[in-house]
Amino acid sequence: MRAGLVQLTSGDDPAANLGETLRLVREAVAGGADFVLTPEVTNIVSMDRAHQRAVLQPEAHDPTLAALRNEARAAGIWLLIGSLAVKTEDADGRFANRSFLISPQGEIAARYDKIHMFDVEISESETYRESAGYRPGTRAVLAETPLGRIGLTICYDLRFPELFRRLAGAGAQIITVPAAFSPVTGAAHWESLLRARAIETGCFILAPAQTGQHSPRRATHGHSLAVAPWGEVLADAGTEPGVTLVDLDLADVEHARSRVPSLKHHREFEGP
Ligand SMILES: O=C(O)CNC(=O)[C@H](CS)NC(=O)CCC(=O)C(=O)O
Repeated sequence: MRAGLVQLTSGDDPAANLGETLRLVREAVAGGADFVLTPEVTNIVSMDRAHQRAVLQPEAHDPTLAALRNEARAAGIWLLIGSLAVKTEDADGRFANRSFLISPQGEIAARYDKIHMFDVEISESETYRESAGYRPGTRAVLAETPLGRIGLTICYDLRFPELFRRLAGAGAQIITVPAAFSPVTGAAHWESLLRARAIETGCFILAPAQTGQHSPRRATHGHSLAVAPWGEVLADAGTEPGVTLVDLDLADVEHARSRVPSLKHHREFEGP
């Protein structure tokens, strides 16, 4: 399997972001990818809730979702839309931060709402309160596909190893971590956490990322990463938007797990 990680600098205009996403998805397909992945909030990076409310759509009317479903069908590929910000029917007006796994027939094979909300004060000048805008999901999702069993997570979920452990225990071979990581925490933690999750789960980790300066007050870390089940970094996309191709052999999952069968050594225990 050849995966294509799409790295974007999405801005606040969903139509412009879609244009750039289509261009890079096509580049990945031209490079032979049969599984293409886009980052968290592919359709919009904006800190302005009123603007988001004005331009975002519910899933059923989202133009990015419709166009990318068509694209997956036309190209005959599997496509993870890392996430879209979509309107929900909640009375409080919060959006969902939702990943979509699209089949080569253009069908939605799986959807996953980000469970863990990034409500974090990194410094006085840099704070995030994701739960003010987004409604958290409540369910882990594992998709059975001809490419393999794929577990879906998003960004800050990366810091919750119990989610990854559950996905691996349920049979995941690949775990996706589309992201819009902050520059400060990205430099400190991104690669270490992704490699740790790969090693702990014996899964391939595919992490397509937002990168660069999205607006005067919002930047992201970039460095879309593919990590093998033994922990090696197979590809690092650096900080420019673009496509990174990587070949995966799922036999490496079994090989890593047979060398260190820690998943099989899980034990229940008493204590704090
Ligand atoms: O609000 C949006 O536009 C889309 N959502 C995000 O960008 C989210 C919430 S602000 N970012 C993260 O989860 C970064 C996590 C992170 O950086 C860490 O865990 O250190």
